[in-house]
Amino acid sequence: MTAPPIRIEADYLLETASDPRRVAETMAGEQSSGTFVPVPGETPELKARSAARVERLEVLDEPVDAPSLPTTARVATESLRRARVTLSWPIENLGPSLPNLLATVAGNLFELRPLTGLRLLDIRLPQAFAAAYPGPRFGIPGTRRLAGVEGRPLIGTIIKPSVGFGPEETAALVRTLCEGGIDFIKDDELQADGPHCPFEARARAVMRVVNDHAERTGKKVMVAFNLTGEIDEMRKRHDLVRDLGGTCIMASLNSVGLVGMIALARMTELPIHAHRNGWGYLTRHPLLGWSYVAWQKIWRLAGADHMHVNGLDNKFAEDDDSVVTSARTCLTPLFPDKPCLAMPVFSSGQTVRQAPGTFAALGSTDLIVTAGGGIVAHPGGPGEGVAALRQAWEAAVAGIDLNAHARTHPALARALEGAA
Ligand SMILES: O=C(O)[C@H](O)COP(=O)(O)O
Ligand SMILES: [Mg+2]
Repeated sequence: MTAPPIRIEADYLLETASDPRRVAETMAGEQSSGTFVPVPGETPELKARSAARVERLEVLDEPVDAPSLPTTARVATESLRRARVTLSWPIENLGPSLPNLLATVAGNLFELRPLTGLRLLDIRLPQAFAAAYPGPRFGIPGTRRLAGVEGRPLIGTIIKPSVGFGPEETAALVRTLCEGGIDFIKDDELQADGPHCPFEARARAVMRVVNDHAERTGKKVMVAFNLTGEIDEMRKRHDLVRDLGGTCIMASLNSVGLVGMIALARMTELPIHAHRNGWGYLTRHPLLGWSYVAWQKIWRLAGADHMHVNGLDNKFAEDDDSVVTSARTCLTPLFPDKPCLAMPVFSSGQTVRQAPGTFAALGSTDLIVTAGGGIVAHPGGPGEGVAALRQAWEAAVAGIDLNAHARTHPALARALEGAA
């Protein structure tokens, strides 16, 4: 990979009916030393020291029929154009600080009036950021070691129903899943510490089952307990999971926020399973918000070990190419001497059916598959659901056709017959 840049760099897709170069200059000005009017202190020396620069600008050919976003500016539709632009900032403006990076590369500029579209496509960070943050403490090798799984994906599921079970019912499902041979189980993001299923009681009940299974079989199933909450609550919950012998914690990134995630990552002794629920509001409009390529870099550097990337043929609105790009980007180094690789988590409407396509597209077994409905709704029950997903992935990795494999693997055959 190429050496990290000296300045902070960000690539955007912008849309405007004004001159794209002038708009890019406005973005650079607003996000550094300038404002809507010249101010006396913004001397040439100060600008040389602190101003953001337009490094590259490429106006795209594609016609734009209507403004993508509303604005109070008068928009001459026939002048609408899109452009790719790269801005850069001196790191001295903010230092290697992720929270302040957000204000710089993803702050007020999304609402600048001349823009009728703005999407952050990618960011590149100077080396000082690598030194300032832990990155994933466990990543792929640490996760594999704790889960005892090498050379194949981690076969996982989500407790379903997402909410409604109390601690003992949750533990009973975990027992069935352990007996079925599961590698990984996660709480749903909707289940954290409600009075119906308090975190502590759930963790104790589940870990009793997990530890008992580990003593009998030697296999400790990795359970990602959703400890999302305030920072002191997360610390307490983390310590409880660790003390109970648990091997993973989970946090909802958009709920705990960047500062919560950084605090968690600085103190964790367990891998962090990062759930991206809410991602849709940051990305779904193609001319607004973030591309995952840019967004996931921030969370990996902050310390996420597992990053959700959706899944092929998912229940959401994202297409497969975008999912595969997201998964690959988690497996692409951030810095030459600090790769910060996170394990991509395929989740959302996943069943046995997506295994061959997922493996073919990713070309790696370094992933976690979590199939909630895809395992728990198996006609033979969750235990058989685990067996079916395992068999599907065995077939996928070995290059055996799923239906051919199903002829000698009844759990897979039943999964292929039904919805799951
Ligand atoms: O938290 C998740 O990843 C989702 O709840 C996925 O659930 P599903 O596998 O049933 O779609
Ligand atoms: Mg969920």
